[in-house]
Amino acid sequence: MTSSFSDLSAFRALLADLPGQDKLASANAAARDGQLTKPPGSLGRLEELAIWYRGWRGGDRAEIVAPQIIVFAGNHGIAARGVSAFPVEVTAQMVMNFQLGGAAINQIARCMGATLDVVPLELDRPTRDFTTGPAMEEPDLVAALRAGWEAVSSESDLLVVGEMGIGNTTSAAALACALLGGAPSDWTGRGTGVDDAGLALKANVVEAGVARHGGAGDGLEMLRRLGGRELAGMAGAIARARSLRIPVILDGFICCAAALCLERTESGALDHAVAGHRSAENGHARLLQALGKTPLLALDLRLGEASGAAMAIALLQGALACHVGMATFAEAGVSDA
Ligand SMILES: O=C(O)c1ccc[n+]([C@@H]2O[C@H](COP(=O)([O-])O)[C@@H](O)[C@H]2O)c1
Ligand SMILES: Cc1cc2nc[nH]c2cc1C
Repeated sequence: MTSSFSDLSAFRALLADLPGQDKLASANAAARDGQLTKPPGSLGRLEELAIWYRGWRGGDRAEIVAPQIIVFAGNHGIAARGVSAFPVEVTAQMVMNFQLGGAAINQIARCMGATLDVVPLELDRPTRDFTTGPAMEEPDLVAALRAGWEAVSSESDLLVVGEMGIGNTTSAAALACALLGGAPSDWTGRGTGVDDAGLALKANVVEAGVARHGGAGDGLEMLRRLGGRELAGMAGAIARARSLRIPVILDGFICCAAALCLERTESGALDHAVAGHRSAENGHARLLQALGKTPLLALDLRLGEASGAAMAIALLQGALACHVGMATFAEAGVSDA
């Protein structure tokens, strides 16, 4: 269950054999929730979150004391087409900034008491421009999935994944369009801030990519053809978390596009994941709807680097603190309804 994989068929086999919820833990959590000193349902989604978390962790594990954030970085051949407001060098420069503690995610991680790992994936070797061929060959995809799989600590009790990669909103839009249908413009947004001409160019690039690769295979095959290393890293980490029964908070548009590739390969592969936030990027709300996930936060963030998901760590911690720490009606001598 926890061993790694050396080819794509072995990864597919792992996806087909992911563990489900601990039904007893979930039932015990629901029973406890019903006895706590509050009108039934009055903690709203916090109640669902606590029950969901306990179901995935299993046993009586009900605390978040070791949250792990992983930011994967990759470069995209498609960036040379002028689809981003920033130059490709920024990916490596931001990796350095993460390592020196100067990015937004460093500050949020510290506030949340989370560890932060930064995983640059062959930044000097961008993926291929997907309008001219598949973004990755199979060994590249497998290596990036493995990097994600191996980055997850078995000691973690919550995983947040995010990314950094100039050009990756174009890749994410192409994946969403290829896997979910609709018009390229439904999925194309301004990313780091392209103008109207840039937005039109992006939609054309997405259209060309989908025309070339759409319908050629399942979610993993689309990830290979239209994705990128940091998207594959996130997908590998999300799958590994499931194998370790570690619940996951998904970040913005790119993270959710990577997650979609898993879901479209193996239905239910994201049942251990919640959506941390709804990004301002065009297409994210639609993508969340397709995944059946209601975001915990909607703060108009469009930064990526796991920032929105990391902000949502506090919500899960709060939900579990109530679930564990509150007195029952019987303990507190409060009259039940
Ligand atoms: O998370 C999001 O929804 C999100 C939305 C817009 C931009 N980003 C970040 O911006 C970068 C991609 O934007 P772009 O314009 O280069 O495609 C990449 O590093 C992402 O982390 C992230
Ligand atoms: C500066 C900058 C920081 C980022 N963090 C995540 N994506 C980013 C994109 C840019 C351009």
